[in-house]
Amino acid sequence: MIEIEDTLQNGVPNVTFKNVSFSWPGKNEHVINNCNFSINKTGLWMIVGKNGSGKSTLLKLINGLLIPSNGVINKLANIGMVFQNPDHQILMPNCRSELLLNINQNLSRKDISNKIDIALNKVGLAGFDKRSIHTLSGGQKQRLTIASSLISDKNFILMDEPTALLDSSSQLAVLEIIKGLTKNKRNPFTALWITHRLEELSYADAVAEMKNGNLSDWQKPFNFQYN
Ligand SMILES: Nc1ncnc2c1ncn2[C@@H]1O[C@H](COP(=O)(O)OP(=O)(O)OP(=O)(O)O)[C@@H](O)[C@H]1O
Repeated sequence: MIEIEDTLQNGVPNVTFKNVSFSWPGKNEHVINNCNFSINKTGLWMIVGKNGSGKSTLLKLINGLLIPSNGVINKLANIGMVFQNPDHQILMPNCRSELLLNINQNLSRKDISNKIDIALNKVGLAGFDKRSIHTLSGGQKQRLTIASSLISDKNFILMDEPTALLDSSSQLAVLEIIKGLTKNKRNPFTALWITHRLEELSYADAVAEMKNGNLSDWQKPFNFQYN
Protein backbone atom coordinates (compact mmCIF):
# COMPACT_ATOMS: atom_id res chain seq x y z
CA MET A 1 0.00 0.00 0.00
CA ILE A 2 1.25 3.51 -0.80
CA GLU A 3 0.02 6.43 1.20
CA ILE A 4 1.38 9.96 1.41
CA GLU A 5 0.08 12.66 3.72
CA ASP A 6 1.16 16.24 3.22
CA THR A 7 -0.19 18.81 5.64
CA LEU A 8 1.33 21.46 7.87
CA GLN A 9 -0.22 22.23 11.22
CA ASN A 10 2.64 23.93 13.04
CA GLY A 11 6.30 24.75 12.63
CA VAL A 12 7.63 21.50 14.07
CA PRO A 13 8.12 18.97 11.27
CA ASN A 14 7.30 15.31 11.19
CA VAL A 15 8.64 13.28 8.31
CA THR A 16 8.25 9.56 8.82
CA PHE A 17 9.07 6.59 6.58
CA LYS A 18 7.29 3.33 7.38
CA ASN A 19 8.64 0.29 5.53
CA VAL A 20 9.38 2.37 2.43
CA SER A 21 10.94 0.70 -0.59
CA PHE A 22 11.78 2.11 -3.98
CA SER A 23 13.27 0.65 -7.14
CA TRP A 24 14.00 2.45 -10.39
CA PRO A 25 11.89 1.39 -13.36
CA GLY A 26 13.32 -1.69 -15.04
CA LYS A 27 15.50 -2.58 -12.03
CA ASN A 28 14.72 -5.48 -9.73
CA GLU A 29 16.70 -4.48 -6.65
CA HIS A 30 15.45 -1.86 -4.24
CA VAL A 31 17.60 1.28 -3.92
CA ILE A 32 15.57 2.08 -0.81
CA ASN A 33 14.77 -1.15 0.97
CA ASN A 34 12.19 -1.34 3.75
CA CYS A 35 13.40 1.97 5.15
CA ASN A 36 12.16 3.27 8.50
CA PHE A 37 13.04 6.57 10.16
CA SER A 38 11.52 9.65 11.63
CA ILE A 39 12.46 13.34 11.83
CA ASN A 40 10.18 14.93 14.36
CA LYS A 41 12.16 17.80 15.85
CA THR A 42 13.58 21.00 14.48
CA GLY A 43 17.33 20.99 13.98
CA LEU A 44 20.13 20.09 11.59
CA TRP A 45 19.99 16.43 10.57
CA MET A 46 22.81 15.02 8.45
CA ILE A 47 23.11 11.88 6.34
CA VAL A 48 26.32 10.29 5.07
CA GLY A 49 26.77 7.25 2.86
CA LYS A 50 28.79 5.88 0.01
CA ASN A 51 28.27 6.99 -3.60
CA GLY A 52 25.18 5.30 -4.99
CA SER A 53 23.82 4.28 -1.57
CA GLY A 54 20.53 6.08 -2.24
CA LYS A 55 20.83 9.38 -0.37
CA SER A 56 19.58 11.60 -3.22
CA THR A 57 16.83 9.09 -3.97
CA LEU A 58 15.73 9.36 -0.35
CA LEU A 59 15.45 13.17 -0.62
CA LYS A 60 13.44 12.84 -3.82
CA LEU A 61 11.03 10.51 -2.03
CA ILE A 62 10.67 13.02 0.80
CA ASN A 63 9.91 15.97 -1.48
CA GLY A 64 7.53 13.93 -3.63
CA LEU A 65 9.59 13.91 -6.84
CA LEU A 66 9.51 10.11 -6.58
CA ILE A 67 6.72 7.85 -5.33
CA PRO A 68 7.63 4.81 -3.22
CA SER A 69 7.05 1.33 -4.62
CA ASN A 70 5.88 0.22 -1.18
CA GLY A 71 5.34 1.68 2.26
CA VAL A 72 4.04 4.89 3.79
CA ILE A 73 5.57 8.38 3.90
CA ASN A 74 3.98 10.81 6.35
CA LYS A 75 4.95 14.44 5.88
CA LEU A 76 4.01 17.25 8.22
CA ALA A 77 6.29 19.97 6.88
CA ASN A 78 6.53 22.67 4.27
CA ILE A 79 9.43 21.27 2.27
CA GLY A 80 12.01 23.10 0.15
CA MET A 81 15.13 21.89 -1.64
CA VAL A 82 18.68 23.13 -2.12
CA PHE A 83 20.83 21.29 -4.67
CA GLN A 84 24.57 20.87 -4.88
CA ASN A 85 24.88 23.34 -7.76
CA PRO A 86 22.87 26.57 -7.29
CA ASP A 87 23.11 27.22 -11.04
CA HIS A 88 20.72 24.30 -11.47
CA GLN A 89 17.95 26.03 -9.55
CA ILE A 90 18.39 29.81 -9.89
CA LEU A 91 16.23 30.95 -12.80
CA MET A 92 16.17 34.75 -12.78
CA PRO A 93 18.80 37.40 -13.66
CA ASN A 94 19.06 39.14 -10.26
CA CYS A 95 18.47 38.44 -6.57
CA ARG A 96 15.24 40.40 -6.27
CA SER A 97 13.56 38.76 -9.27
CA GLU A 98 14.71 35.33 -8.07
CA LEU A 99 13.08 35.92 -4.69
CA LEU A 100 9.96 37.40 -6.31
CA LEU A 101 9.52 34.07 -8.10
CA ASN A 102 9.16 32.36 -4.75
CA ILE A 103 7.06 34.83 -2.79
CA ASN A 104 3.33 34.90 -2.12
CA GLN A 105 2.11 37.28 -4.84
CA ASN A 106 -0.93 38.34 -2.80
CA LEU A 107 1.19 40.40 -0.43
CA SER A 108 1.34 44.18 -0.76
CA ARG A 109 4.37 45.73 -2.50
CA LYS A 110 5.60 47.00 0.86
CA ASP A 111 5.32 43.57 2.51
CA ILE A 112 7.05 41.96 -0.46
CA SER A 113 9.96 44.40 -0.20
CA ASN A 114 10.17 43.85 3.56
CA LYS A 115 10.17 40.07 3.15
CA ILE A 116 12.90 40.27 0.52
CA ASP A 117 15.04 42.42 2.83
CA ILE A 118 14.49 40.04 5.77
CA ALA A 119 15.29 36.92 3.73
CA LEU A 120 18.48 38.45 2.26
CA ASN A 121 19.52 39.65 5.71
CA LYS A 122 19.03 36.16 7.20
CA VAL A 123 21.48 34.65 4.70
CA GLY A 124 24.06 37.43 4.98
CA LEU A 125 23.15 39.08 1.65
CA ALA A 126 21.71 42.36 2.96
CA GLY A 127 21.69 44.98 0.20
CA PHE A 128 22.10 42.41 -2.59
CA ASP A 129 18.56 42.73 -3.98
CA LYS A 130 19.62 44.45 -7.23
CA ARG A 131 22.73 42.33 -7.76
CA SER A 132 22.98 40.32 -10.98
CA ILE A 133 23.27 36.59 -10.42
CA HIS A 134 26.37 36.38 -12.62
CA THR A 135 28.22 38.69 -10.21
CA LEU A 136 27.64 36.38 -7.22
CA SER A 137 30.19 33.88 -5.93
CA GLY A 138 29.22 30.22 -5.62
CA GLY A 139 28.70 30.63 -1.88
CA GLN A 140 26.53 33.72 -2.36
CA LYS A 141 24.42 31.87 -4.94
CA GLN A 142 23.95 29.00 -2.51
CA ARG A 143 22.86 31.44 0.18
CA LEU A 144 20.36 32.93 -2.29
CA THR A 145 18.79 29.48 -2.81
CA ILE A 146 18.36 29.27 0.97
CA ALA A 147 16.74 32.74 0.93
CA SER A 148 14.32 31.46 -1.74
CA SER A 149 13.24 28.68 0.61
CA LEU A 150 12.83 31.13 3.48
CA ILE A 151 10.78 33.61 1.47
CA SER A 152 8.34 30.90 0.43
CA ASP A 153 7.86 30.02 4.12
CA LYS A 154 9.49 26.61 3.94
CA ASN A 155 10.21 25.18 7.38
CA PHE A 156 12.01 22.01 6.25
CA ILE A 157 14.80 22.23 3.74
CA LEU A 158 16.39 19.26 1.97
CA MET A 159 20.04 19.96 1.14
CA ASP A 160 21.84 17.63 -1.24
CA GLU A 161 25.58 18.21 -0.70
CA PRO A 162 25.03 21.99 -0.58
CA THR A 163 28.70 22.79 0.06
CA ALA A 164 30.33 20.30 -2.33
CA LEU A 165 31.27 23.05 -4.81
CA LEU A 166 32.25 25.66 -2.22
CA ASP A 167 35.60 26.66 -0.77
CA SER A 168 36.07 26.30 2.98
CA SER A 169 35.05 29.86 3.92
CA SER A 170 31.82 29.67 1.87
CA GLN A 171 31.21 26.19 3.26
CA LEU A 172 31.50 27.59 6.77
CA ALA A 173 29.18 30.52 5.95
CA VAL A 174 26.46 28.19 4.65
CA LEU A 175 26.85 25.85 7.62
CA GLU A 176 26.65 28.74 10.11
CA ILE A 177 23.55 30.21 8.42
CA ILE A 178 21.69 26.90 8.43
CA LYS A 179 22.77 26.15 12.00
CA GLY A 180 21.56 29.61 13.08
CA LEU A 181 18.19 29.12 11.36
CA THR A 182 17.66 25.78 13.07
CA LYS A 183 18.32 27.39 16.46
CA ASN A 184 15.76 30.17 15.93
CA LYS A 185 13.02 29.31 18.40
CA ARG A 186 10.51 31.84 17.04
CA ASN A 187 10.56 30.31 13.54
CA PRO A 188 11.13 26.59 13.98
CA PHE A 189 13.29 25.39 11.10
CA THR A 190 14.74 22.06 10.08
CA ALA A 191 17.38 21.01 7.57
CA LEU A 192 18.16 17.54 6.29
CA TRP A 193 21.67 17.78 4.87
CA ILE A 194 23.53 15.15 2.84
CA THR A 195 27.30 15.34 2.97
CA HIS A 196 30.50 13.54 2.07
CA ARG A 197 32.51 16.15 4.01
CA LEU A 198 32.85 14.51 7.39
CA GLU A 199 34.12 17.68 9.08
CA GLU A 200 30.55 19.04 8.68
CA LEU A 201 29.06 16.39 10.96
CA SER A 202 30.07 18.28 14.12
CA TYR A 203 27.41 20.91 13.21
CA ALA A 204 24.64 18.32 13.17
CA ASP A 205 22.13 17.68 15.94
CA ALA A 206 21.79 14.12 14.64
CA VAL A 207 23.63 11.98 12.09
CA ALA A 208 22.70 8.76 10.28
CA GLU A 209 24.25 6.57 7.61
CA MET A 210 22.54 5.40 4.44
CA LYS A 211 23.56 1.79 3.83
CA ASN A 212 21.98 -1.19 2.09
CA GLY A 213 18.93 0.89 1.23
CA ASN A 214 18.18 1.81 4.80
CA LEU A 215 18.99 4.59 7.22
CA SER A 216 20.77 3.78 10.49
CA ASP A 217 19.48 5.08 13.82
CA TRP A 218 20.08 8.79 14.42
CA GLN A 219 23.10 9.43 16.62
CA LYS A 220 24.78 12.44 18.18
CA PRO A 221 27.80 13.44 16.05
CA PHE A 222 30.29 12.60 18.80
CA ASN A 223 28.88 9.04 19.06
CA PHE A 224 28.69 8.52 15.32
CA GLN A 225 31.10 6.07 13.73
CA TYR A 226 31.50 5.83 9.97
CA ASN A 227 33.80 3.52 8.09
N1 LIG B 1 17.10 8.55 -12.69
C1 LIG B 1 17.64 7.37 -12.37
N2 LIG B 1 17.33 6.26 -13.11
C2 LIG B 1 17.84 5.04 -12.79
N3 LIG B 1 18.68 4.83 -11.74
C3 LIG B 1 19.02 5.88 -10.99
C4 LIG B 1 18.53 7.21 -11.26
N4 LIG B 1 19.03 8.06 -10.34
C5 LIG B 1 19.82 7.32 -9.53
N5 LIG B 1 19.82 6.03 -9.90
C6 LIG B 1 20.51 4.91 -9.26
O1 LIG B 1 20.08 4.82 -7.90
C7 LIG B 1 21.17 4.46 -7.06
C8 LIG B 1 21.26 5.46 -5.92
O2 LIG B 1 21.58 6.73 -6.48
P1 LIG B 1 21.59 8.06 -5.58
O3 LIG B 1 21.90 9.19 -6.50
O4 LIG B 1 20.35 8.12 -4.78
O5 LIG B 1 22.84 7.77 -4.61
P2 LIG B 1 23.63 8.76 -3.66
O6 LIG B 1 23.83 8.05 -2.37
O7 LIG B 1 22.94 10.08 -3.62
O8 LIG B 1 25.01 8.89 -4.45
P3 LIG B 1 26.11 10.05 -4.46
O9 LIG B 1 26.75 10.08 -3.11
O10 LIG B 1 27.07 9.62 -5.53
O11 LIG B 1 25.41 11.35 -4.82
C9 LIG B 1 22.41 4.40 -7.95
O12 LIG B 1 22.63 3.05 -8.28
C10 LIG B 1 22.01 5.19 -9.17
O13 LIG B 1 22.65 4.72 -10.34
